[in-house]
Amino acid sequence: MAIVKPKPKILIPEKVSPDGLALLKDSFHVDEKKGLSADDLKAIIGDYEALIVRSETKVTAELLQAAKQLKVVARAGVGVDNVDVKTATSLGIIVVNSPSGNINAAAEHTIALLMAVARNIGDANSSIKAGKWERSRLTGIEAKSKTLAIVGLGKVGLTVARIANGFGMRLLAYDPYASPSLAAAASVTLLPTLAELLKEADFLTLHTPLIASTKGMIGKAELATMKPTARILNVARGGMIDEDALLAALDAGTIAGAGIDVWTSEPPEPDSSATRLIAHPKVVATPHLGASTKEAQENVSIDVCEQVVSILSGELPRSAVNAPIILPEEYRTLQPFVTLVEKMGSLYTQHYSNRVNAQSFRTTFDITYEGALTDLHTTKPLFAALVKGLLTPITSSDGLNINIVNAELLAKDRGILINEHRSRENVEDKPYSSFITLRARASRSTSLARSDKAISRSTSPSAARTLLSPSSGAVGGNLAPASTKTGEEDQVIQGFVSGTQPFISRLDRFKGEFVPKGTLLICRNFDSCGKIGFVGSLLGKAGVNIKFMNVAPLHDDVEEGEGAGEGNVSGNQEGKEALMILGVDRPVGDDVVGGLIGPEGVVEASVVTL
Ligand SMILES: NC(=O)C1=CN([C@@H]2O[C@H](COP(=O)(O)OP(=O)(O)OC[C@H]3O[C@@H](n4cnc5c(N)ncnc54)[C@H](O)[C@@H]3O)[C@@H](O)[C@H]2O)C=CC1
Ligand SMILES: O=C(O)C(=O)COP(=O)(O)O
Repeated sequence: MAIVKPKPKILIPEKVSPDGLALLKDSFHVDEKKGLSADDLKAIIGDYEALIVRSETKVTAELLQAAKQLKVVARAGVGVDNVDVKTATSLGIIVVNSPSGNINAAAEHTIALLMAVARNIGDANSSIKAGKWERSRLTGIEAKSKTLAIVGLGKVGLTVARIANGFGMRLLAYDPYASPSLAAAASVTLLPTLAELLKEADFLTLHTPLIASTKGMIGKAELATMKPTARILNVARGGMIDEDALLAALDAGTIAGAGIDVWTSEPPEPDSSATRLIAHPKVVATPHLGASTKEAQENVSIDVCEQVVSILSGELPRSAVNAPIILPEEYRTLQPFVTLVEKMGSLYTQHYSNRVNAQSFRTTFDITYEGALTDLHTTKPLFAALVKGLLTPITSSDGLNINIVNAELLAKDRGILINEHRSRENVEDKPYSSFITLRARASRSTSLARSDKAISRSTSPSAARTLLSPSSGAVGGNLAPASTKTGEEDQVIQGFVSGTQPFISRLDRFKGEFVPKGTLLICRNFDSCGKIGFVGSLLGKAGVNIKFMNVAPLHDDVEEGEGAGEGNVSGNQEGKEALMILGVDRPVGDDVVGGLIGPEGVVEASVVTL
C-alpha cells in the first residue's frame, strides 16, 4: 500500500484575507487559529512549515527556535519589525513580505487623518453623538496652501505627496537618501535637515521605517521648534515620536493636534502616555488601521501566499527579506565577491552619509570589475549585492529584501543609476587578480552618463575599455578622482578578495588595506605627532576598546593637497593627510565622535558597522 505523505502545514494566527489563502488550500493543510498566546503559539509551532502573520504576532527568537520544521515566515504587509529576522536567517528560515501591497492604503489613511485633524472630525463626532451642537468651537483649517512636511520620501511618503499635491498643499520633505528626480516629479522640495523641515511644517507626517536613526526622532526638543499651529501625523511606526513629549506639547498648546495610527506598544498599555494621547481631544487616534482596507489585504495576502507556495515548492520567492540573493551553485564561486560588494555598498552609504552630512549620498554609480572578474558569466549577483549594501542601512524592509530578481527594479524605483564595467587593465601591478572599484559620481559628472536607461551593463571588455579611456576621465581603472566644475570629487571605494576574505584597499583618496567587518571608526587627519594618542585616549575615556588600527596614506594617484581643504577645521595642515581606520568593540556615540574633531584631533570622522 502506497504511503500518503501528509500535506505540509501552514499556521495563520491573525486575520489574513482569504484571497491568498485559497491558493494554499489544495496542496497544504492550512490552520487559521486566532487569539493564541505567545505560549500557545510556541507549543504548536513545531508542527508547521510556514507561518503567515501581520503586525500583531511577535515572531521572537524563542518562537523561531521552537519551530523545528519552519521554512518560511510570511509577513502579510511591509514592516518586519515584529519578526526577529536575524534569528530566522541564522536558522535558515526565509522571511518574505509584501513590500508594496498596502502602500496606497497607508497613504490614504494618512490623508484621512490629515483631514480629520484639520477639521476636528474626531471631536465633532463625539460632540454631536453626545447630543451637542457645537459649531464655532469646532471650526477647522483648510489643507490648501498649507505646508505638508514629509519625513521619509519612500513609497508611502511619495504616495501621500502625490495626493496632497491635489489639495494644493506646499510639499517639503526630509529624506537624505531620496532621489531628487523622484521628489521633483512629485512636486516635493527636499530640505537638507530635519530641523529646517520642522519649522516650516503646518502638517508633519512620518513615513520612515523604525530604525536606529528614526527611533525617537520627534522628541521634546524637535517639538519645541515647530509652529504652535502645527499638526502631526504618524502612520509609520510607534516609537518614532516621543509619546510623553507629544502629550505635553498638546497640553501646553505648543502643538495644535495629532493624527496617530501606530503606538509604541500595541495595543497601548493601560495608563500609558499612549492611552492618554488616545483620550486627548486634540488627537484623532486609530488602532493601526493604515493597511486595513479590503484591497490592501487582498494584495498582501495574495502576494505572500504565492511566495509561501514558491518556497514550500523549493523555488525562490520574489520578496525575500533574508534569503541568499543568489542560487547555491553561483554562490560558491561568487560568495566572497558578493560579500565584498555588499560591504562596499554599505560602507559607501554609512561613511559618506555620516561623514560630512547626509546629503552626500549620491545616486549615480559606476562599478568596475577588473582582472579575472571580467570572465564572469554573470555579474547579476554582484549588482544585487551592491544595491542591497547601498540600501540596507537606510531601510527596514525592502533594503534587506533585495535579490537577483528584484535588485534592478528596486534601484530604478529609487532613482539609483548603476553602470557596470569590466576592465582587464590595471591589474598587472597589483597583488591580487581581481579588483572591484565603486565610484559615486559627483553631481556635475552625471552628464557623463553613458546610458539613458536607469541600469546600464557594459559586459563586453572592449566596450568597457572605450568607457575607461583616459579621456572619459571618470570611471573604472582610472582611479584619479574626477573633479567637476563645482570642485566636487567622485567618491571612490576599491576592494579585493584574498582567499575568501574581502578587503577594502582604497577609501576616498586614501589607500590602505582593512577588513570590512564589525564597527569601524574612520577618521581623516593631518599626519602629525599625537593624533593617534588623542583619538585613543578619547575612546578610552568613553570605554571603547580599539581592536585594531590601520593608517591609510594618500593614494599614489592623488596629488598632494588635492581636496585637502575640505572640512579642515584647523586650517593648520602640518603633515600629509591620512585616514585612520580603527576597529572598535562597540558603537561610538555622536558626542564622542564630535569630540574627536578639532585642531588637536581629526578633520572628520564617521562610524560604520559592517
Ligand atoms: N500603519 C500601517 O498600517 C502601515 C505602516 N507602514 C509603515 O510605513 C513606513 C514606510 O514604508 P515605505 O514607504 O514602504 O518604506 P520605504 O522603505 O519605501 O521608505 C522609507 C523612506 O525612509 C527614508 N529614510 C530612512 N531613514 C531615514 C531618516 N533617518 N530620515 C529620513 N528619511 C529616512 C528612506 O530613504 C526611504 O525613502 C514603514 O515603517 C512601514 O512599516 C507601511 C504600511 C502600512
Ligand atoms: O505593513 C505594515 O508595515 C503595517 O504596518 C500593516 O500592519 P498590519 O498588517 O495591518 O498589522
